[in-house]
Amino acid sequence: MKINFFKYQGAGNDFILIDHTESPIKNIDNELVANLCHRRFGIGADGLMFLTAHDQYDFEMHYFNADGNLGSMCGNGGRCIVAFAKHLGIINKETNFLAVDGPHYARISENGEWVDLQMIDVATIDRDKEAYVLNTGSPHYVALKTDLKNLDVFQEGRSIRYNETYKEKGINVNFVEDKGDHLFVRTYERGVEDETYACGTGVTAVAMAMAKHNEQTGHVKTDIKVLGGDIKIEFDYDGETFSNVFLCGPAKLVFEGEVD
Ligand SMILES: N[C@@H](CCC[C@H](N)C(=O)O)C(=O)O
Repeated sequence: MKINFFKYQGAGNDFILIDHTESPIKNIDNELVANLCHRRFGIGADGLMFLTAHDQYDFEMHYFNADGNLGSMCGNGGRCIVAFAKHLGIINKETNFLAVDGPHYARISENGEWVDLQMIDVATIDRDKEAYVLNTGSPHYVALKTDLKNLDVFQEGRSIRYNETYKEKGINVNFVEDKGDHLFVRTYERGVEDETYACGTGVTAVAMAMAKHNEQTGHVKTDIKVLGGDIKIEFDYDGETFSNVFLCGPAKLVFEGEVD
């Protein structure tokens, strides 16, 4: 069976995109997804998405993590599938599509390489000792650090993701350093089980946690640097709820191909 695929990346978070609108692949299972995402034996990616048709939305996004399991919301994946939908001619400058956490609005630049994606409102932030824990479509743990560039994100992230509190359901672990005019963020991702170059729901969670931490209310704009590039987050925060949340950043086609 031949599979046509497109490879996209959003700030270095990379994905395999498959158009499932016309000739859906049969017998999709976790093993097939994990094999396609494998960086030695497959195409290589942090996750894989199917774009399917929907009668009430422009399209529907189905996201799988690199380990082959169905994921929760992927923010950078959401931005990349919007760029993909434009590439396929399904949408033009704006879209309303459906993802696992509900409907999403997004707008896309003329050249199709920058996407502003609206994320879900968030009203609950918990604490785990000094860290913040919240769900921005996927579950996230946010810890403040100094000298983040020298942190062993794999070891420290993995030890939190697999501790007694989180090991059953898992969690994405974000470390943030406040650099004054921007935040520097590194993330250990559940489902990839490694550090990735960017995590969209992760940087959204970080910007929210830092607004709460710094008691910053009103319309909050945050510039974030990750290993794979720059991302911007905007939201309104009234001290309780984060609304009008936008995750903004690059979403680029890398190559397309066919695999057996
Ligand atoms: N890279 C993603 C997060 C994907 C979801 C996650 N790994 C999970 O299922 O926990 C993003 O950009 O948000």
